Amino acid sequence: MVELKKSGMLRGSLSAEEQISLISGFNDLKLALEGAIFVQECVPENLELKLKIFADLDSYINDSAIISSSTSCLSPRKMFNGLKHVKNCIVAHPVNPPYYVPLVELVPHPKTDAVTVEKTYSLMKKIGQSPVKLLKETDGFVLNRLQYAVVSEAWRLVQDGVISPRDVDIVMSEGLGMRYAFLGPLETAHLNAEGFKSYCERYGESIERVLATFGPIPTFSGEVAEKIDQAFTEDLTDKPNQLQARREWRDACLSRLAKLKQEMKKN
Ligand SMILES: NC(=O)C1=CN([C@@H]2O[C@H](COP(=O)(O)OP(=O)(O)OC[C@H]3O[C@@H](n4cnc5c(N)ncnc54)[C@H](O)[C@@H]3O)[C@@H](O)[C@H]2O)C=CC1
Ligand SMILES: O=C(O)[C@@H](O)C(=O)[C@H](O)[C@@H](O)CO
Repeated sequence: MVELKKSGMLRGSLSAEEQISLISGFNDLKLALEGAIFVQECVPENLELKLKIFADLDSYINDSAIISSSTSCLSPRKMFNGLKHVKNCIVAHPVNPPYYVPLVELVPHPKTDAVTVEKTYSLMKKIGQSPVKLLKETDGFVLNRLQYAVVSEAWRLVQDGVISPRDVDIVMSEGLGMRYAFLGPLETAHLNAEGFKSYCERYGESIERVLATFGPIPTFSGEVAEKIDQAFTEDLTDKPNQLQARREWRDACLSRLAKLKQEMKKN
């Protein structure tokens, strides 16, 4: 709870009994679980480690508590299969940095109770997050499938010498990202024509033609990775802690965008 408060994840107010226990170490497990109704696991993306944590939680947790994993894309089936409390288990995948980006993907195990999904959904809303419900698991869930589609095409465009790493990022930040900060890709398309069906009539053939040119899955290493890394490092080398400074600038932007989005929701 304290760690979550410090991280700013608890935007909303939780009543005393709605304790969230952030489990990141075995030593406080039993204490942290007393009376806990919701446990958010946040250990590194390592299936073996998570399985150990869930096995321990499964033996301590009370029957009404929810066990939730922050995993980016590990399968709920692989993580929760065989647990006594599997019906109380769910993935609640946050987005970096979670204290400014409110999306949380709720991904059930096939045996997750509907009540578990609804309780997790309402708790996430209560603490100011924006949860979405996946109706079934898929590798990478939704955020990372969309993110990796964009990252892989950005990689290919740089690899094929079409555009520089910095300019492909400007295409997103000064182009698509301006709209995607407020509208998703489907509603953006819907508004770009006289509705989504009209968009398909107008642009469907072109979209299919362009998609047919998409290259193979890149191997994320080697000289292209080097070129991209260099592009985002070159003009910051004289700045100490340049990555952290850039993250702080990112967070300042996200904080102001979050405020603007809140204001726009009121209009
Ligand atoms: N970092 C991010 O932006 C995001 C991370 N995630 C997911 O959240 C989970 C955690 O990721 P990060 O916060 O980046 O990891 P991290 O490495 O920054 O933090 C992991 C936490 O687990 C603790 N820990 C490490 N080994 C442990 C062990 N053997 N037993 C108990 N606790 C241990 C560490 O002390 C630390 O507090 C991963 O599953 C990741 O995929 C999901 C979305 C975004
Ligand atoms: O913000 C993100 O991208 C996260 O939600 C993640 O899932 C991971 O950090 C991911 O990007 C790494 O694959």
